[in-house]
Amino acid sequence: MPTLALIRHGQSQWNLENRFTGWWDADLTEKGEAEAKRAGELLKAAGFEPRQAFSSVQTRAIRTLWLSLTAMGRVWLPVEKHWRLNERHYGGLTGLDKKQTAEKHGDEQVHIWRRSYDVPPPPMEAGSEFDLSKDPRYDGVDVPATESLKLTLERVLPFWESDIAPVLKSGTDVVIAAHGNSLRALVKHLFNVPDETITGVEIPTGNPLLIELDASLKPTGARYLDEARATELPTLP
Ligand SMILES: O=C(O)[C@H](O)COP(=O)(O)O
Repeated sequence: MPTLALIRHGQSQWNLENRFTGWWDADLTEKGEAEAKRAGELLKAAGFEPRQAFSSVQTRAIRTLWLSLTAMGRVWLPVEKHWRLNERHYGGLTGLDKKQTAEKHGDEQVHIWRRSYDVPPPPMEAGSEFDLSKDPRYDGVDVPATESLKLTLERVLPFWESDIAPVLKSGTDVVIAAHGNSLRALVKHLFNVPDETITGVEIPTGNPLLIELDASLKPTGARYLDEARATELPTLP
């Protein structure tokens, strides 16, 4: 039966600065690089031997994957990068300080923007310095102006179905390096988490989540490899 490892990228510069990041291409900090390396060491120690890797097209996830694979001695793995694994687009909040935004709009509103299932943050304004629609990596992509977790799941799923699920169904173990919210979306789908409770699911940076799947890709077991930094997992479906 296949095993899937999900790795949220290590700490980014904007995680450190507590800024809404989304599609902005913040790089890893030194701490983030160390987390990524440690993720690979933990996966190796767990005896995990993936044959295929996936990441978003964002630098922090790509470098997390690379540093983890280096630690695992598996930089030779085939890697597929796709924008559909990108972080949820944070719209008009991109670049803002999370604490200052809570002081301005209230904790409750900011919690809704950050954790509700279907309320997107306000859209990014045209001409914003954080607009990435002209970035060459998004040629031919309709870059969103904002995304809720629901919209994120709706664009992650087609890629899961077309490119990742068939690999797992062939019995191949897979590692995915992506982001807090694109991975929350995937966890919601895999564990069949109700809309109301996905708000409570948090994915720590650089802590590999190892998920055992059955032949129909239903999780039969799941654990974080760094137990000291584990968060609560949804119940098995
Ligand atoms: O995009 C971001 O700012 C972070 O990667 C995730 O942010 P969140 O914790 O507000 O979902």
